[in-house]
Amino acid sequence: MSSPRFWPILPAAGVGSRMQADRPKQYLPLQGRLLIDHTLQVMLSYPRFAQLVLVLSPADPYWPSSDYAGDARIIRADGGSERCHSVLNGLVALDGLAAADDWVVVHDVARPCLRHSDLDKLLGNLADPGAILASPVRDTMKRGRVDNGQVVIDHTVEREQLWHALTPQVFRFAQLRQALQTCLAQGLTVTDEASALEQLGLTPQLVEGRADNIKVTRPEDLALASLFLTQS
Ligand SMILES: Nc1ccn([C@@H]2O[C@H](COP(=O)(O)OP(=O)(O)OP(=O)(O)O)[C@@H](O)[C@H]2O)c(=O)n1
Ligand SMILES: C[C@](O)(CO)[C@H](O)COP(=O)(O)O
Repeated sequence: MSSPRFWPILPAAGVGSRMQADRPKQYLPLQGRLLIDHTLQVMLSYPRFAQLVLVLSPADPYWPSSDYAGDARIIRADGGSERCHSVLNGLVALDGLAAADDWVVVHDVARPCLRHSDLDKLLGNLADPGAILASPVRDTMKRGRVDNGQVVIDHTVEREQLWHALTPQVFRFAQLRQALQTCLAQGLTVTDEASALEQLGLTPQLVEGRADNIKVTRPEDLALASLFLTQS
């Protein structure tokens, strides 16, 4: 009985609206390379990953400028309207390649600062139903609400066991596909893969990862990512 394989899926079909740039953020320059190429380098240089699925917008005109445009290890899939649709399309692209109990490793291409040490932590002690990298909240957290057109504090959220969900998020190929399809059929456009498993009443493991595994989302995040990439 061969051990389950790992299949990375990289959602990279977003438009990056919050970045307010002239192109999708995954194609912005970062430390002399495209942001997307930093993430591809991290994933393709990890010894346990032989191939990966890259989910790109069908209308993406920038991909040919990537250093990895011709890389045979990359399986292409088309993005969808929301991140969850893109991830599902990435799963469908693995039909005939991935076994039901293989692990899919979903990682945002917008997170270029992922370290192999965190991949080792996440994949080293995997157990069903799967696991996600996460970072404990450091600040006091407030729930806001709008009152007379102003955002005010509704209440303070208990910080104990409050985590930032990061990526990669790792689940069995067949179970994640089924869970996502069920959510979408119910009109639930989940914002991460773990949410789809939670809808089934399952409790994926939280594996503490580095807080510098940031998702480049807003303009100020690019300088942060650049700093983090220079650190050993
Ligand atoms: N329809 C979508 C939307 C997002 N993503 C990807 O999912 C990751 C996380 O999404 P996010 O940070 O929200 O990226 P965008 O959707 O591009 O950003 P915004 O919400 O600011 O437009 C990114 O790598 C993005 O490319 C995707 O593959 N398909
Ligand atoms: C998957 C994720 O990065 C976990 O925090 C996050 O949910 C992505 O959300 P986005 O709105 O698509 O950036």
